[in-house]
Amino acid sequence: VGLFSRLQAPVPTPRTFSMSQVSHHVAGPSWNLGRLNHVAIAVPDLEKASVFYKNVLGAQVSEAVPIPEHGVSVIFVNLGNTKIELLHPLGDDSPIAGFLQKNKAGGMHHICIEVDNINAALMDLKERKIRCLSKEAKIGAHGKPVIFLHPQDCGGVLVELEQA
Ligand SMILES: C[C@@H](C(=O)O)C(=O)SCCNC(=O)CCNC(=O)[C@H](O)C(C)(C)COP(=O)(O)OP(=O)(O)OC[C@H]1O[C@@H](n2cnc3c(N)ncnc32)[C@H](O)[C@@H]1OP(=O)(O)O
Repeated sequence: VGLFSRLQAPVPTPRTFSMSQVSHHVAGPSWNLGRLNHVAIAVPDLEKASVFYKNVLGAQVSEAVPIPEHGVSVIFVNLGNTKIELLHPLGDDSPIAGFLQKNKAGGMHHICIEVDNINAALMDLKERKIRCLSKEAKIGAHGKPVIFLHPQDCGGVLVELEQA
Protein backbone atom coordinates (compact mmCIF):
# COMPACT_ATOMS: atom_id res chain seq x y z
CA VAL A 1 0.00 0.00 0.00
CA GLY A 2 2.82 2.38 0.98
CA LEU A 3 4.61 2.22 -2.36
CA PHE A 4 1.46 2.81 -4.36
CA SER A 5 0.09 5.59 -2.20
CA ARG A 6 3.48 7.28 -2.45
CA LEU A 7 3.57 6.98 -6.24
CA GLN A 8 0.09 8.43 -6.45
CA ALA A 9 0.87 11.31 -4.13
CA PRO A 10 1.23 14.72 -5.79
CA VAL A 11 4.81 15.34 -6.83
CA PRO A 12 5.84 18.95 -6.32
CA THR A 13 8.86 19.24 -8.66
CA PRO A 14 9.15 16.76 -11.51
CA ARG A 15 12.79 16.16 -12.42
CA THR A 16 14.35 14.00 -15.09
CA PHE A 17 16.32 10.81 -14.51
CA SER A 18 19.35 10.96 -16.77
CA MET A 19 19.85 7.14 -16.94
CA SER A 20 16.75 6.95 -19.09
CA GLN A 21 15.82 9.05 -22.07
CA VAL A 22 12.29 9.34 -20.73
CA SER A 23 11.23 11.83 -18.08
CA HIS A 24 10.29 10.35 -14.72
CA HIS A 25 8.82 11.92 -11.67
CA VAL A 26 10.86 11.88 -8.50
CA ALA A 27 10.29 8.57 -6.71
CA GLY A 28 11.79 9.48 -3.35
CA PRO A 29 14.01 11.98 -1.65
CA SER A 30 17.28 10.33 -2.65
CA TRP A 31 16.56 7.82 -5.39
CA ASN A 32 14.66 7.65 -8.67
CA LEU A 33 12.80 4.97 -10.53
CA GLY A 34 13.95 4.22 -14.09
CA ARG A 35 13.03 1.88 -16.95
CA LEU A 36 11.26 -1.46 -16.86
CA ASN A 37 14.25 -3.81 -16.98
CA HIS A 38 12.37 -7.09 -17.38
CA VAL A 39 9.25 -9.11 -16.79
CA ALA A 40 9.99 -12.54 -15.34
CA ILE A 41 7.89 -15.58 -16.15
CA ALA A 42 8.26 -18.84 -14.22
CA VAL A 43 8.04 -21.83 -16.54
CA PRO A 44 7.75 -25.56 -15.82
CA ASP A 45 9.76 -26.48 -18.95
CA LEU A 46 12.58 -24.11 -19.92
CA GLU A 47 13.32 -25.77 -23.26
CA LYS A 48 9.67 -25.70 -24.31
CA ALA A 49 9.35 -22.03 -23.32
CA SER A 50 12.55 -21.19 -25.20
CA VAL A 51 11.26 -22.88 -28.36
CA PHE A 52 7.98 -20.95 -28.06
CA TYR A 53 9.63 -17.52 -27.82
CA LYS A 54 12.30 -18.35 -30.44
CA ASN A 55 10.49 -20.39 -33.06
CA VAL A 56 6.86 -19.37 -32.64
CA LEU A 57 7.22 -15.70 -31.69
CA GLY A 58 10.55 -15.20 -33.48
CA ALA A 59 12.31 -13.53 -30.54
CA GLN A 60 16.04 -13.38 -29.84
CA VAL A 61 16.57 -15.91 -27.04
CA SER A 62 19.72 -16.67 -24.98
CA GLU A 63 21.02 -20.01 -23.79
CA ALA A 64 19.96 -21.08 -20.27
CA VAL A 65 22.14 -19.46 -17.59
CA PRO A 66 22.31 -21.09 -14.13
CA ILE A 67 22.25 -18.56 -11.26
CA PRO A 68 22.77 -20.73 -8.15
CA GLU A 69 22.84 -17.72 -5.76
CA HIS A 70 19.17 -17.11 -6.65
CA GLY A 71 18.13 -20.76 -7.12
CA VAL A 72 17.05 -20.28 -10.74
CA SER A 73 18.08 -21.02 -14.31
CA VAL A 74 17.31 -18.12 -16.61
CA ILE A 75 16.78 -17.60 -20.33
CA PHE A 76 16.73 -14.00 -21.54
CA VAL A 77 14.33 -13.02 -24.31
CA ASN A 78 15.45 -9.73 -25.87
CA LEU A 79 12.59 -7.44 -26.82
CA GLY A 80 14.63 -4.35 -27.66
CA ASN A 81 13.04 -1.94 -25.21
CA THR A 82 12.96 -4.51 -22.39
CA LYS A 83 13.44 -8.23 -21.71
CA ILE A 84 11.49 -11.25 -20.64
CA GLU A 85 13.28 -13.52 -18.18
CA LEU A 86 12.18 -17.15 -18.30
CA LEU A 87 12.78 -18.67 -14.85
CA HIS A 88 13.06 -22.31 -13.87
CA PRO A 89 13.92 -23.66 -10.40
CA LEU A 90 17.55 -24.63 -9.74
CA GLY A 91 18.51 -26.59 -6.62
CA ASP A 92 16.45 -27.84 -3.69
CA ASP A 93 15.20 -24.58 -2.15
CA SER A 94 14.49 -22.48 -5.17
CA PRO A 95 12.27 -19.46 -4.33
CA ILE A 96 10.18 -20.23 -7.41
CA ALA A 97 9.45 -23.91 -6.64
CA GLY A 98 6.39 -23.04 -4.52
CA PHE A 99 5.12 -20.62 -7.16
CA LEU A 100 5.26 -23.34 -9.83
CA GLN A 101 3.54 -25.78 -7.51
CA LYS A 102 0.65 -23.33 -7.23
CA ASN A 103 0.79 -22.33 -10.92
CA LYS A 104 1.43 -25.57 -12.75
CA ALA A 105 1.42 -24.05 -16.23
CA GLY A 106 3.77 -21.26 -15.08
CA GLY A 107 2.95 -17.56 -14.92
CA MET A 108 4.18 -14.04 -14.45
CA HIS A 109 6.49 -14.11 -11.44
CA HIS A 110 7.85 -10.57 -11.03
CA ILE A 111 8.63 -7.29 -12.70
CA CYS A 112 12.01 -5.58 -12.45
CA ILE A 113 12.38 -1.80 -12.51
CA GLU A 114 15.69 0.03 -12.57
CA VAL A 115 16.65 2.52 -9.87
CA ASP A 116 19.56 4.93 -9.73
CA ASN A 117 20.50 4.21 -6.09
CA ILE A 118 19.58 0.80 -4.74
CA ASN A 119 20.86 1.39 -1.20
CA ALA A 120 18.93 4.64 -0.86
CA ALA A 121 15.84 2.85 -2.22
CA LEU A 122 16.30 0.01 0.28
CA MET A 123 16.58 2.39 3.25
CA ASP A 124 13.69 4.55 2.11
CA LEU A 125 11.36 1.60 1.44
CA LYS A 126 12.19 0.02 4.80
CA GLU A 127 11.25 3.28 6.50
CA ARG A 128 7.96 3.23 4.61
CA LYS A 129 7.30 -0.32 5.91
CA ILE A 130 7.57 -1.95 2.50
CA ARG A 131 9.06 -5.38 3.21
CA CYS A 132 12.34 -6.01 1.39
CA LEU A 133 13.00 -9.71 1.00
CA SER A 134 16.70 -9.55 1.83
CA LYS A 135 18.63 -7.49 4.37
CA GLU A 136 20.82 -6.03 1.65
CA ALA A 137 21.05 -5.94 -2.11
CA LYS A 138 22.31 -9.09 -3.85
CA ILE A 139 23.88 -9.39 -7.28
CA GLY A 140 21.11 -10.22 -9.76
CA ALA A 141 20.89 -11.81 -13.19
CA HIS A 142 22.64 -8.91 -14.93
CA GLY A 143 25.57 -8.65 -12.51
CA LYS A 144 24.05 -5.63 -10.76
CA PRO A 145 22.68 -5.25 -7.21
CA VAL A 146 18.99 -6.09 -6.80
CA ILE A 147 16.36 -6.23 -4.07
CA PHE A 148 12.93 -7.85 -4.07
CA LEU A 149 9.86 -6.26 -2.43
CA HIS A 150 7.10 -8.34 -0.89
CA PRO A 151 4.14 -8.78 -3.28
CA GLN A 152 1.67 -8.11 -0.47
CA ASP A 153 3.14 -4.60 -0.11
CA CYS A 154 3.14 -3.93 -3.88
CA GLY A 155 -0.42 -4.54 -5.03
CA GLY A 156 0.02 -8.32 -5.37
CA VAL A 157 3.06 -8.09 -7.66
CA LEU A 158 6.55 -9.22 -6.66
CA VAL A 159 8.74 -6.23 -7.55
CA GLU A 160 12.50 -6.40 -8.12
CA LEU A 161 14.53 -3.19 -8.13
CA GLU A 162 17.85 -3.24 -9.97
CA GLN A 163 20.66 -0.72 -9.72
CA ALA A 164 20.92 0.80 -13.21
C1 LIG B 1 18.07 -13.94 -10.96
C2 LIG B 1 17.15 -12.94 -10.33
C3 LIG B 1 17.04 -11.66 -11.17
O1 LIG B 1 16.10 -11.46 -11.97
O2 LIG B 1 17.94 -10.82 -11.01
C4 LIG B 1 15.81 -13.60 -10.19
O3 LIG B 1 14.93 -13.48 -10.97
S1 LIG B 1 15.59 -14.54 -8.84
C5 LIG B 1 13.88 -14.97 -8.85
C6 LIG B 1 13.54 -15.79 -7.68
N1 LIG B 1 13.79 -15.05 -6.42
C7 LIG B 1 12.83 -14.51 -5.70
O4 LIG B 1 11.66 -14.57 -6.03
C8 LIG B 1 13.26 -13.81 -4.43
C9 LIG B 1 12.16 -13.13 -3.69
N2 LIG B 1 11.04 -14.04 -3.42
C10 LIG B 1 10.73 -14.47 -2.16
O5 LIG B 1 11.38 -14.13 -1.19
C11 LIG B 1 9.56 -15.40 -2.02
O6 LIG B 1 9.37 -16.12 -3.24
C12 LIG B 1 8.24 -14.67 -1.64
C13 LIG B 1 7.80 -13.65 -2.69
C14 LIG B 1 8.38 -13.97 -0.29
C15 LIG B 1 7.14 -15.72 -1.55
O7 LIG B 1 7.58 -16.68 -0.63
P1 LIG B 1 6.86 -18.08 -0.47
O8 LIG B 1 6.68 -18.66 -1.84
O9 LIG B 1 7.57 -18.89 0.53
O10 LIG B 1 5.56 -17.68 0.22
P2 LIG B 1 4.06 -17.99 -0.09
O11 LIG B 1 3.89 -18.95 -1.21
O12 LIG B 1 3.52 -18.35 1.22
O13 LIG B 1 3.57 -16.57 -0.56
C16 LIG B 1 3.25 -15.53 0.32
C17 LIG B 1 2.23 -14.67 -0.39
O14 LIG B 1 2.85 -14.05 -1.53
C18 LIG B 1 2.19 -14.46 -2.72
N3 LIG B 1 3.21 -14.65 -3.74
C19 LIG B 1 4.23 -15.52 -3.71
N4 LIG B 1 4.98 -15.40 -4.80
C20 LIG B 1 4.39 -14.43 -5.56
C21 LIG B 1 4.68 -13.85 -6.80
N5 LIG B 1 5.73 -14.23 -7.50
N6 LIG B 1 3.88 -12.87 -7.28
C22 LIG B 1 2.82 -12.45 -6.55
N7 LIG B 1 2.48 -12.97 -5.35
C23 LIG B 1 3.26 -13.95 -4.87
C24 LIG B 1 1.48 -15.74 -2.37
O15 LIG B 1 0.40 -15.96 -3.22
C25 LIG B 1 1.08 -15.47 -0.95
O16 LIG B 1 -0.06 -14.64 -0.90
P3 LIG B 1 -1.32 -14.97 0.01
O17 LIG B 1 -0.75 -15.05 1.40
O18 LIG B 1 -2.23 -13.81 -0.21
O19 LIG B 1 -1.82 -16.28 -0.50
